[in-house]
Amino acid sequence: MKDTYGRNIRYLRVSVTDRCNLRCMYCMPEEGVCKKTHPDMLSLEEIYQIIEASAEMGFDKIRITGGEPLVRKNIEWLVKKTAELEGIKDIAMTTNGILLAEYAEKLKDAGLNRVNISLDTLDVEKFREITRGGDIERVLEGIKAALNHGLTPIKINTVLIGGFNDDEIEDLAELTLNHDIHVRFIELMPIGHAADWSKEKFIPNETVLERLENLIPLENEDGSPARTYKMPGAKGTIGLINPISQHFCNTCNRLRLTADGKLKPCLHSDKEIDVKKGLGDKEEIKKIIVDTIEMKPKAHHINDKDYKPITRDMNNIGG
Ligand SMILES: Nc1nc2c(ncn2[C@@H]2O[C@H](COP(=O)(O)OP(=O)(O)OP(=O)(O)O)[C@@H](O)[C@H]2O)c(=O)[nH]1
Ligand SMILES: C[S@@+](CC[C@H](N)C(=O)[O-])C[C@H]1O[C@@H](n2cnc3c(N)ncnc32)[C@H](O)[C@@H]1O
Ligand code: SF4
Ligand code: SF4
Repeated sequence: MKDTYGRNIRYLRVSVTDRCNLRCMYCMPEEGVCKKTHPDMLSLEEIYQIIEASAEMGFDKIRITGGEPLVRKNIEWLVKKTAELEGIKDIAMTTNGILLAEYAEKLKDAGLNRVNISLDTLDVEKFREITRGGDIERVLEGIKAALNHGLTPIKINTVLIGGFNDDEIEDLAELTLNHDIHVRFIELMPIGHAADWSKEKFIPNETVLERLENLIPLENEDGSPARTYKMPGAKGTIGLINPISQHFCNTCNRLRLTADGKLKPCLHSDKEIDVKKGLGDKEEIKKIIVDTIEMKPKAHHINDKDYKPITRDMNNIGG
């Protein structure tokens, strides 16, 4: 369905939990999330009802995200049911990779096409620092398992953090030389409790272009926010996701569903509609989806002088 600005909205990002087994400094508070009472969070069956309604409205790309989607019990059931829906062309997951070695085969069998895996550094200690305790070895095992089980193309998501990982741009980019993986540098967005920290550490992705010489521009993938390049002779690609310096709102094609049942027209807006009231009535869910699409703003306002970052943390929305 087209929105007010003529954009075709066909991509639903589904956050299946706000919990996580890591605590990335830019994403969620150290103490984690307060345990929501069960009725606040959607069951997998309820999430499926919303995905099914969206598929009937022409949504053809579904992303399962979180928090960490692999901490949600029985997540492969949702993947399987979604993959069986007519019209769904792409079903992907964004994960921190910690549990991926364990889940890759099950997810592939359930019908997941591919995974995007977050990895901000290649250094064991720096990884522990930014994730507040994570073990990078498990992520590397997860990436290998995803490759072995064909959850491809594999995209590595690296949030660029000034003074933390900008010294690793070349090393991360070189992963694409010998492996068919896609490394994407993402500009740090000011959001939730870490908004001020993120503003301080922000560096534009222009830095990547300055540091990696001879990058060859490629055609961008349909429906993805990344601008795509290749190092000469590389097997994989480099992507730049520039939500701040060169936002891609004019091609925005997505809605977000939060784990507590809110549909969001835009990542950077506090506006949301409670979809729980439509559960059990597919036509009502479709009406709520239409209302959310009609609320989509033309663009975010992060660069406005008086912009106030939204209050939800990223783990609450799914990225
Ligand atoms: N501002 C903004 N950032 C987004 C949007 N969609 C994704 N991102 C950010 O882009 C980064 C990568 O997101 P992913 O979850 O891997 O999803 P994706 O980039 O749509 O995935 P592909 O379909 O594989 O290109 C994360 O930091 C997201 O927060 C969006 O609509 N607006
Ligand atoms: C919120 S996480 C959820 C999925 C999973 N736990 C993971 O980390 O991949 C989704 C994506 O959002 C990115 N992200 C989180 N906070 C961000 C921020 N402040 N700015 C830019 N990207 C962010 C993460 O790096 C990750 O790639
Ligand atoms: S970015 Fe992903 S892995 Fe890191 S804290 Fe947020 S939800 Fe967890
Ligand atoms: S900031 Fe909002 S309008 Fe812009 S691309 Fe992201 S979700 Fe779409």
